[in-house]
Amino acid sequence: MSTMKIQGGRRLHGDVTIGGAKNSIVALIPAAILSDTPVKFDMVPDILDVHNLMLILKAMNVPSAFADGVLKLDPTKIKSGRLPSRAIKKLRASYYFMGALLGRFHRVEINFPGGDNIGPRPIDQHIRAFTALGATVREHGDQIVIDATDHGLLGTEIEFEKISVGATINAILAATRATGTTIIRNVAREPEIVDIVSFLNELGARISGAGTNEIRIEGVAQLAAHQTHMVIPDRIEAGTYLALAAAIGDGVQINNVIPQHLQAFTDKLNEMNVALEIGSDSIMVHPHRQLHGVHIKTAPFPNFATDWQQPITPLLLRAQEPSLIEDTIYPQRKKHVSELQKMGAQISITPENQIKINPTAALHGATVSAGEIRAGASLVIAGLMADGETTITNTDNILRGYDNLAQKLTNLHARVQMINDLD
Ligand SMILES: CC(=O)N[C@H]1[C@@H](OP(=O)(O)OP(=O)(O)OC[C@H]2O[C@@H](n3ccc(=O)[nH]c3=O)[C@H](O)[C@@H]2O)O[C@H](CO)[C@@H](O)[C@@H]1O
Ligand SMILES: C=C(OP(=O)(O)O)C(=O)O
Repeated sequence: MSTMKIQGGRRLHGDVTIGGAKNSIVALIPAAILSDTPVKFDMVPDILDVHNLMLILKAMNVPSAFADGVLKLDPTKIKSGRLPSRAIKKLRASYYFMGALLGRFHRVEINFPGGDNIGPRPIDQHIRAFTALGATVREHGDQIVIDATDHGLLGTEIEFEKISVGATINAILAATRATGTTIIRNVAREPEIVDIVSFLNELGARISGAGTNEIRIEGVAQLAAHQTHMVIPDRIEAGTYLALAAAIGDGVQINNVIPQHLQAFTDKLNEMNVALEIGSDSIMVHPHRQLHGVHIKTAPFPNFATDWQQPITPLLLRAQEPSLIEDTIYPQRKKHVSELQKMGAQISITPENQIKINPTAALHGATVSAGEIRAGASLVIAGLMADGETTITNTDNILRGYDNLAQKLTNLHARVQMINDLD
């Protein structure tokens, strides 16, 4: 586990370029094993989730190489076999190998995934989709066996009871090479889902409706890559730097963004009175003005993402009035609250289970722990705002999804240092 040390209280300025989206690439890599040819991705973020997925690929006899944002992988000699449980447990998205291996081999035996500790994260909707496509699902302790070897996967109609990013993608992965047509209703509409579907269609899949609440998949027998797929920019990383820039920036330009993907976030910043200049693929954040408190309610795309609620929290401390956050996706996602309190933040949880953020004149450095990725991002911003030194432990949780974090902050003239502890 690594540790980050931050000397706070310095105003930041300059440019930052956003990397490829974590929540796209972590699904694109498993999706790539559906291809009968080698696959190449560009704009791949250098994050721990990618490195752990590469370890899982290796165990399947899928060699991969990653340099300068380009990831190449070759699934032509893929073997189904035992997957490394340690790597599987390091990230949530290892569950996409369920849909992908089921699509490729009609059978998968895998551990339950890991990922952020943000409250209960059931996978009943994923299982519902696999079962509807004709698989049987059995659980043995921490192992799940999904099997459709008797009759293969057959196109069907699925209606999710709950909107789920992961279940939508897993259903698509399983149905892409199934026999016949699958229609999936009440699906998630996140931009990362559109990215996965674009990639699969580039391979020859026949999927329509991504970005709406109904997806239609005509199963195909084979898939082959003919071009490099560019990963979309990470809207959550972009939101994190927007919040940081609004809180302590003296003019920060954020490059490589799709402003449409950020609209729920920039709408909130506008409501707060943050001065933004939104270009076609960049956003300039002008220096700090008097900010207003806001009420934020997280919900599926196109609404305010749950993954943004913790990164925006330190900025809300700067507002003149109290703010409230209600997370309808992960109501227990509050690992940052106790840590921010250690830094002097006037933040609490209301009896209605909302997070109340009161105006806080100053934060001070402290030793705090990154309980999960976005709680950690929130602490990085708070540490940069605080007077004195902040030590953030467990920063591997942050590095799961933030590309070149220390370098990007240093380029903005922050004083940060990553210390790699030997575990
Ligand atoms: C790798 C990845 O893309 N992770 C993202 C994905 O996680 P993930 O795909 O795990 O999240 P979901 O969209 O599935 O979860 C949304 C809600 O549905 C519930 N649920 C989900 C599946 C299921 O079978 N049953 C069920 O009840 C969850 O507990 C949660 O309350 O979307 C979340 C919500 O935008 C983000 O916070 C994560 O960053
Ligand atoms: C919750 C998140 O990630 P994961 O689903 O990969 O745990 C996140 O990216 O905020």
